[in-house]
Amino acid sequence: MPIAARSSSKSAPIWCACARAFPGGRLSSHRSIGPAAVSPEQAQQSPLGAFVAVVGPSGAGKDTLIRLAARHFARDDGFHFARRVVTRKADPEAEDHAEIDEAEFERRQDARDFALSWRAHGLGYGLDRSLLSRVSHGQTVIANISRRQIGDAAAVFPRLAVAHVVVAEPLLVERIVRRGRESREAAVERARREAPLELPRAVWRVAEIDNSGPVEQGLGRFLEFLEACQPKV
Ligand SMILES: Nc1ncnc2c1ncn2[C@@H]1O[C@H](COP(=O)(O)OP(=O)(O)O)[C@@H](O)[C@H]1O
Ligand SMILES: O=P(O)(O)OC[C@H]1O[C@H](OP(=O)(O)OP(=O)(O)O)[C@H](O)[C@@H]1O
Repeated sequence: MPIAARSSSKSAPIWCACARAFPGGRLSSHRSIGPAAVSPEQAQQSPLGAFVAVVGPSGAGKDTLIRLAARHFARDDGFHFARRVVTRKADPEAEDHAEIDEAEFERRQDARDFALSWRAHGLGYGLDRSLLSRVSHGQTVIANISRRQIGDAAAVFPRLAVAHVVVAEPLLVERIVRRGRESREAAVERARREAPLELPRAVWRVAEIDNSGPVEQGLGRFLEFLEACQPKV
């Protein structure tokens, strides 16, 4: 599949440094919460990598964009695409995650093996601690996480960027059904799951990636954002 259909609007980058994004503006629907772990200015100066949280409703295209971006940046050591641990049967067609059972998930949570872990849709999800050291060595780490985990991610990763993938709502259920992992009933349930996007003040960069159109369009915007999330150190 041809990949890099770049956004044509070079003069108007799709990402915003958070300090400029609040209040008001195109991201005014996002609420800023909690104390800042690291100010945007500090994060800008710190010789660290970054963590890019890819969030959005089920079916928006998070895993698709991540998979295509991973292919695009396959030879670029500056980027690392995290492999999640999930208590769901492995399915490389959908997402290349590591499958574990409930008992092992709990054991790893208790052992503090995860940098981040959460529950949703009756499943457990985790991101390995080793990602912390990748970030501290300057890599940009990308992962699909829950919208409800952004606050925790900001506490764990000093330089946090958020890519919010959205699509026109009627498309969500159809895309989830076409993916073939859930029944239509479960797809409706998934698409209905509400999770307000609450952004901590410390968020370094944020972008809304509209994936309602052809995937090349959404991918172009996502790649542009990821490039903007490479710390210049
Ligand atoms: N721009 C797009 N146009 C059409 N179908 C898409 C697009 N992006 C993703 N899809 C399809 O939609 C389904 C859901 O995508 P997926 O990446 O699994 O979403 P998410 O990870 O956000 O739940 C998949 O079958 C995928 O192939
Ligand atoms: O709190 P939310 O923002 O609603 O997200 C809940 C969970 O659903 C997604 O994973 P999953 O792979 O199960 O679903 P998806 O790929 O269909 O989004 C997402 O990565 C979270 O782990």
